[in-house]
Amino acid sequence: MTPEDTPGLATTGPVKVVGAGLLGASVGLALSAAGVPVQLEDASPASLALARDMGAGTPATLTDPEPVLVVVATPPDVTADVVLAQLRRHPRAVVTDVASVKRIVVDEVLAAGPDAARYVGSHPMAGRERSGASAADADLFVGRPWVVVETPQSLPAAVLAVRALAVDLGATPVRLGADEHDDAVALVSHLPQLAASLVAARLVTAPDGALALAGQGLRDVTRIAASDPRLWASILAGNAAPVARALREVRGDVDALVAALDRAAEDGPLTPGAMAALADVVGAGNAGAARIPGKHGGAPRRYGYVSVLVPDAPGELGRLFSEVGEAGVNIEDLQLEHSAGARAGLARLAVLPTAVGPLEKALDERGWRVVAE
Ligand SMILES: NC(=O)c1ccc[n+]([C@@H]2O[C@H](COP(=O)([O-])OP(=O)(O)OC[C@H]3O[C@@H](n4cnc5c(N)ncnc54)[C@H](O)[C@@H]3O)[C@@H](O)[C@H]2O)c1
Ligand SMILES: O=C(O)C(=O)C[C@]1(C(=O)O)C=C[C@@H](O)C=C1
Repeated sequence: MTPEDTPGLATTGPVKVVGAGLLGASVGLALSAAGVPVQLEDASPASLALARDMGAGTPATLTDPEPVLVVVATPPDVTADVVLAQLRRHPRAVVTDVASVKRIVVDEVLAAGPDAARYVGSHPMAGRERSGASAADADLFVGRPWVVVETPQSLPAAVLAVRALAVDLGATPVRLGADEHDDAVALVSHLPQLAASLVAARLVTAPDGALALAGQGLRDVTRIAASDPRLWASILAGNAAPVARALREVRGDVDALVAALDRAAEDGPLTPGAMAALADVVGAGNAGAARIPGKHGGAPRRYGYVSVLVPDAPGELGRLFSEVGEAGVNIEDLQLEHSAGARAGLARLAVLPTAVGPLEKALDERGWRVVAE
């Protein structure tokens, strides 16, 4: 985002961001790029310096002008305490947090008394499997839902300020209660994280020969297995009951699946009932996945993708990058897939959706082998 892209933000600032990691620095980058002054604070001096160097804002000082809005982007287990400290330190500021769980934070803040009127909880449904400011992105929130959790005490002006922040960063505010939010994310965020972690954990002792066969399916299912264990322990423990409920339901499905597989293993694959039980599980997955917005015909996804075969030779990847540049296309993100023993790798380039067609044509003309997505 640049100031020209974002005329007339409703958020005027100064905005203070406490916790200058992935989320905090992404907020800081987007606001700073739009000309809003951002004050940064972090318990770790190194994380603070990194966020500053990335352009997410300037470290807060005692002589700073009072912030109009404080965004707390610390791990969930410390979030309520940090919110309360910021409410006390800035007696006129609206304070929000972006923690992935809401009930535990809201309850602790409400218990603190009248200051809670200036607090509104929130949770941008945007992130990634890497932590820290070095993974931050000013466009992280563009096109994403941003849950806004007002409490019975929240001032209307405070709710408006948090909704405005979400809109200013390109997100869509979604009003939910704390419990509704926690139940929903148990299913759409916390369960997927555990599924990825559980599948990836099976690979720890897998033979090298098996791992060499890994294809895109395994990579798709395990991307978020790279997430930060400390952060996720705090998220999962903070939403324990809804996550346990969701996992129990999965356990029921897994038990039925194992029973069908045991029957097929003992009595042969065509034993009565086994085939239907297995197909039902995959079919139910088809039906569930088809309901994910953006995946199968819902809202547009953020980037389009162009996959290109890259010969396994020195300089080839560099040549690809410079020819993409010559075609006038910016690479927004990149995945490289390389199978052991293969003489070519697959580069999956994330680009703006409008650039996909022209880039495929330009690369094709230059002799690259473009692979259908
Ligand atoms: N990672 C995601 O995909 C994602 C997405 C949406 C929301 N969230 C939520 O955003 C929050 C931040 O997550 P993140 O991914 O940016 O984590 P992160 O580890 O990248 O950043 C957290 C930062 O908070 C700092 N910090 C920790 N305790 C502090 C304290 N007491 N005072 C000041 N600073 C402190 C850390 O030093 C670190 O720099 C979490 O509550 C998380 O649940 C994360
Ligand atoms: O895309 C990812 O890497 C994420 O996991 C982001 C994700 C999610 O589950 O959607 C993870 C946790 C957050 O609280 C919000 C967003």
